[in-house]
Amino acid sequence: MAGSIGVLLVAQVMPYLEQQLNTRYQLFRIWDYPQTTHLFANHAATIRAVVGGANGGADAELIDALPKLEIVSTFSVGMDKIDLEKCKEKGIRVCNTPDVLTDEVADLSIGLILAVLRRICDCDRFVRSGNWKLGDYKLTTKFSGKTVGIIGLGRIGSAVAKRAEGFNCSISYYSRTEKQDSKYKYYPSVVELASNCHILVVACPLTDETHHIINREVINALGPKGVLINIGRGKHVDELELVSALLEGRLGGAGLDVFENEPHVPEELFGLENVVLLPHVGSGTVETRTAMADLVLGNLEAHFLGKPLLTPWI
Ligand SMILES: O=CC(=O)O
Repeated sequence: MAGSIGVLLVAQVMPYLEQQLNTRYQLFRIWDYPQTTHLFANHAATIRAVVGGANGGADAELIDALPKLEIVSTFSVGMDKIDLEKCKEKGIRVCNTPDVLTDEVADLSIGLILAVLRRICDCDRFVRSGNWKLGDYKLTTKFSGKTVGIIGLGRIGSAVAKRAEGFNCSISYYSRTEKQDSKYKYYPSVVELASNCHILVVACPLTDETHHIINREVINALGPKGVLINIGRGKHVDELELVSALLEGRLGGAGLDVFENEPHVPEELFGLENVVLLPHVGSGTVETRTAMADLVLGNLEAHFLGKPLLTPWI
């Protein structure tokens, strides 16, 4: 019976997940249908699930084109590519992959902070280019003891805070509402948070409210000694403003795992030693991506067996 259930894959996922989906279901890959009208005309009646990821989900148009859609299971913690309102309206279940990637993304956030402050990537280039033979590398900036501001004190934000505490950092945060059970200092605005920290980490979900939450005012408040770390989504940051601030020296540095128009990265940043650029790999280890894949599969299996979802959002 499972083999007759149609699943539409709308984002590139790890081969293990694609193979498992292919074994268990009748799998359609959206990229095999340059004309989606053909896909919908021939298979809309079969497709009961959509599997997405950080770079592809289910917008209103796709949802409307799939009248038999029951569940969207995304291979990501972020659900910004899914029209959640529409899913609610239509009674479509939605699930993501929380918890299993929290440590990984928080670890990488600390890696980015150290890489920017201690210029790890630039030091590596210095050695490889042979420049060391001409003299020592210049002095960099200490991380331990700095003030870390976190936007969004959810699972990932809290895991970053815990790790930064291990570096004797003082932690402050911004979120829509103050967390009554948090020991960290709360600022009711992002500008206030940015004015009062050395390192600002974006760790909130991308929503209409958090789109461009890092704007010119926030960047200027962070200032020429401040560092921005983005492990959320590219659209959290007004990228044009970020690039000009970095080029003009109004911001001290940036560690970026995500960009507004991936895989395109502003080339003006390529020559800057105070910027570390990663290709959206926050959760990108074998261990974590496998655990995420198992959650996607587990949620689909539970749904089609009529059991409770493992990580239900809706
Ligand atoms: O970006 C990755 C995710 O949302 O899991």
